[in-house]
Amino acid sequence: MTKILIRGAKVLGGEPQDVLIEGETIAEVGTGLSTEGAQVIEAGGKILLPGLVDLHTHLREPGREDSETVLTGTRAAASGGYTAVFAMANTFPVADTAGVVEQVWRLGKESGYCDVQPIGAVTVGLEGKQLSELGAMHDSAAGVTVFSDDGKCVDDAVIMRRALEYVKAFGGVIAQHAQEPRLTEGAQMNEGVVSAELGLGGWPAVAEESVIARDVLLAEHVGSRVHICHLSTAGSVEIVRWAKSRGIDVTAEVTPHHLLLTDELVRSYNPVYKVNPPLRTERDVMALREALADGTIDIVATDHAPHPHEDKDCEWAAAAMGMVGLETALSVVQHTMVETGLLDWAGVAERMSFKPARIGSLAGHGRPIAAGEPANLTLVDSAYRGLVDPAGFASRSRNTPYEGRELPGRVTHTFLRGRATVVDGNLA
Ligand SMILES: NC(=O)N[C@@H](CC(=O)O)C(=O)O
Repeated sequence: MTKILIRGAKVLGGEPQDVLIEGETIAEVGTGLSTEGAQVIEAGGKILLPGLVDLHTHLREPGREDSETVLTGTRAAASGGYTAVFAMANTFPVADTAGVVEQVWRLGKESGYCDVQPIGAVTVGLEGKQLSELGAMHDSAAGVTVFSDDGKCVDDAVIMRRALEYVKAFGGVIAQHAQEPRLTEGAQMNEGVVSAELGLGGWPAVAEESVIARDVLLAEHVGSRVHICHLSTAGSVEIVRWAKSRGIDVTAEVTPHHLLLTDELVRSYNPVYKVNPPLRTERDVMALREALADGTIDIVATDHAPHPHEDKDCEWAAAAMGMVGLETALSVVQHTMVETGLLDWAGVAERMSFKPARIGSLAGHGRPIAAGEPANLTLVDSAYRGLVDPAGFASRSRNTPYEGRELPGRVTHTFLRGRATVVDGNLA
């Protein structure tokens, strides 16, 4: 059996410890562990985290393999320190049947770089008219528990209510992309001072907030569980805080880009900053950081949304929405949350591994770094400083908003069930 000794890493940012991996499992955690027969990784000063889990990734396969495939997306995920990703359903065909989710699940198994858990569409074709076969997707080999029409909002309150009721039977969750469609017709960016000055169609905060308010009330009414995708406004934070204080079973995510970037960047008219939901204001960014720190927002999810350059390299109004994020997420979180003193590394582990695995009912991931647990691990050199260079990305797409920006931290090793998928910062 292969033995690997990770020596002297700060486990969850705490005291230096040795972690011995035997085969697929963590065999021992302690100090001064024997190196006999083990390959030794000197990890002094580095941070050891549980393998990251992304609840919101667009892998694009089937149908848009020009922007990403399950293989390239999972390679990007491993590079970013992830050992599991949830693949969004807005593919072509849409992942709204057992057949499609099983296809994605099988491709994930073959990729070997990280585990892929398909998300099923809530409605047929993401059209919001008719529930898809939620039960059949759950009962399939893919074992779907998270359902989302992400990219589109489940706008019809009756459909949303039925979906929430339906998934209760097997402990599933509906992940809502909160965007009131009528209020965002023709919207190009956040509605505010900048949109007024640029003359671009505004996307009001209330379009997100009104849907979240409705859905937490629906979840309460039917006694079910709702997850809110990519919170982007201070008002959304207030509604989720209120819902949680009432005991409503709601969880929420924030993306790295909404923790850092604002709508001021749109003044450049560079479509790399065009994203759904849109970049908001400094006030929103600060409210999102605070909410992630105090637990109102449960997790960080990347919303990794790869697009080929022809869909981004055009005028603002014609450009696709979305940013890649898997390979920069941890660095942005270090920059915005750890280096600001808002979170320690244990807090990062909670929000980027433990909790997303729990929300998605994903076994074998988001587990403590302890003997007997699966060896899904990420080793981070937090002292590293470097400029983001998309040319080095494993993703098939390059639409990052951070090109040329200095960000801290680098994943040096990722282990998926004891197998190194990243070694010394390079894919194995
Ligand atoms: N987040 C994005 O800006 N884009 C997403 C879907 C979406 O939410 O619009 C995509 O699939 O490209």
